[in-house]
Amino acid sequence: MKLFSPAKINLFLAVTGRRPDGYHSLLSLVAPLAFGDDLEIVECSGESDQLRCDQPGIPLDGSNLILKAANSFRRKSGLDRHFEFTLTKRIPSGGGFGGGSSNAVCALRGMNQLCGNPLSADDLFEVAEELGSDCPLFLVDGPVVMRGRGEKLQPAPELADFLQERRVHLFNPGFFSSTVDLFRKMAERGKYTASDFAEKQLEDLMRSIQKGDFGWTMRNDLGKLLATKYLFYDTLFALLRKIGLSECAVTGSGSGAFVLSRRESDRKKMADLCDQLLDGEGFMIETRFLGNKDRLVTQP
Ligand SMILES: C[C@@](CO)(OP(=O)(O)O)[C@H](O)COP(=O)(O)OP(=O)(O)OC[C@H]1O[C@@H](n2ccc(N)nc2=O)[C@H](O)[C@@H]1O
Ligand SMILES: Nc1ncnc2c1ncn2[C@@H]1O[C@H](COP(=O)(O)OP(=O)(O)O)[C@@H](O)[C@H]1O
Repeated sequence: MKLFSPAKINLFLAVTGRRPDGYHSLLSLVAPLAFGDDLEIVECSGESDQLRCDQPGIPLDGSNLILKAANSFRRKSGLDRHFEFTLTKRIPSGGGFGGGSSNAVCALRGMNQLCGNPLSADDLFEVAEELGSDCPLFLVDGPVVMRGRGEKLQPAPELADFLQERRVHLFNPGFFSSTVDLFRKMAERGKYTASDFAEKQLEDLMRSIQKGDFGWTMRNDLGKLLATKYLFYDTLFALLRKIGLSECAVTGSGSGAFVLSRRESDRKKMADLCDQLLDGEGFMIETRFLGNKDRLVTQP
């Protein structure tokens, strides 16, 4: 079975506090993209799972979220089945594009389908929640508001058609940003966005998206923190605004950033900026939001 494993971007991300379990409570609007990895899954007769990946640097041991998903699948379903996974990696690792989480959910859904769906939608959700804060959102396949540490989901299908009108440009600055380190820094600083204020801002953003205009309300608290370490972001966003592109932000805990635009002609301007600022270290990817008609299973 061949599956598409989409990347995501956080169009809004407020960190509203620290929970007793050490995780942070978030309010985020997340949307999957038509850009992503491919994952091929074949059931095998051996006693262990196999994982291959075309990209060096991606772990192939038990720390890979695909292999963690396979263990969780066996535990939850009670089935003793094993699989061969072939991952074609395009999503930059540590970019805030949710690559590992997306791969894990993709693997989970694929194994479930190959075995005749022993896990219900609720089971899949429970397993995804255990695998990582960013995993459950990949079970939605469209824009979604995320609360809690990422497990409280409110699908936002009313935004899908409006988002489809936007071109999405992803900036990969070419360095790894650690989610754990950034949240640790956040906790040390101890300053959070008031939850009521964040809810109101997100409401405004969602209303603006449905009016076709939303740049001014974009927010990412983790991105702001990252920008205190890497001056590159403030320069990038200031230059983008200067050429009329204000719908831009860091995604998740970085290092990736994105710009939304309407015109084909914007692409060249962004590519020039990317070359100028990243000096050949990173690259830009042009894509769009995942639409309702996009197929996640590319080949049964
Ligand atoms: C920041 C976000 C925003 O979408 O995206 P990425 O930048 O990773 O793509 C996510 O919350 C990342 O989710 P994910 O990468 O699955 O995080 P997890 O594996 O669950 O947690 C990694 C570590 O990050 C911290 N963490 C994560 C999520 C959260 N709500 N609060 C936290 O404090 C914890 O220290 C945890 O040990
Ligand atoms: N299938 C996977 N693909 C990419 N990274 C993975 C995978 N499984 C585990 N990882 C680990 O996850 C971390 C990066 O996570 P990733 O999902 O790519 O970025 P982010 O959390 O920034 O969205 C790295 O430490 C990497 O070693």
